[in-house]
Amino acid sequence: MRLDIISIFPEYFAPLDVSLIGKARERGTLDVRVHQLRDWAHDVHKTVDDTPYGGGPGMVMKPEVWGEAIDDVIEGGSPRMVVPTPSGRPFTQELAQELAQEPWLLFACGRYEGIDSRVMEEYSGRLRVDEVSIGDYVLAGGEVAVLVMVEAVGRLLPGVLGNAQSAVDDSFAPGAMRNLVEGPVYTKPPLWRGHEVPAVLLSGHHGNVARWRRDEAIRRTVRNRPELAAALDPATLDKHDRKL
Ligand SMILES: N#Cc1c(-c2ccc3ccn(Cc4ccncc4)c3c2)n[nH]c1N
Repeated sequence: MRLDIISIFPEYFAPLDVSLIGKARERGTLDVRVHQLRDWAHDVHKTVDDTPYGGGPGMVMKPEVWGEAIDDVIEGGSPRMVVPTPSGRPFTQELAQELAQEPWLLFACGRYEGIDSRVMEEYSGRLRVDEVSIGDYVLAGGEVAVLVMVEAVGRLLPGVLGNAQSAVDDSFAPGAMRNLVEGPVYTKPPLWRGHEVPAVLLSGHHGNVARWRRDEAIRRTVRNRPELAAALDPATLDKHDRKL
């Protein structure tokens, strides 16, 4: 998978040189290219923003600069374009799975009050353009959101996770974990400061362990994410004696 990221703060993406994503880049599974938007601003100050039409606070990113940058980066190709914005569709595990199937993603990182909407309008005619939000809170720009999405998507690519089963057991994963969050996890020692590991996990009985884990996942979902639990099959809740 090729990932292009356009930003006025390319240094935000240094974390993509380390850990799982860094190793995937070394192996060639991921080809990440970060671009400085100001390289396409031609005035002496490398200006990328201007005052908003209609008035109001803050500044808006100029369409001309974005248009030149995107045209140069895509070179007539057709990546799927992802634009982080507080007003976007929710970024979910399902969307991460969908994006992980794409051969080429282009992330446009806005700053200030956002990117002139005509940029998304222009490229929607040529590319699949998704305006996406990572949550109901406001950031200062799109860079952190892109880091979140790149990690969520990158870990789903073949060979990136040491154990492919991890992605299957993830919270929110399609299939058995749909609308569920994961239960608690434990490791050695069996006793720590008077806290014991649940005996079932030491029993070696795989069926009982699987049942316990699912029960704990449902218990935690009901407690922490009742809106997800509401989407669970009522039979699932009954079988695990869980009430909303
Ligand atoms: N994804 C995502 C986001 C963002 C986000 C993303 C891109 C930009 C570009 C600029 N801003 C600042 C801004 C813009 C408009 N209104 C208020 C602030 C951004 C915020 N905030 N919260 C999220 N969940």
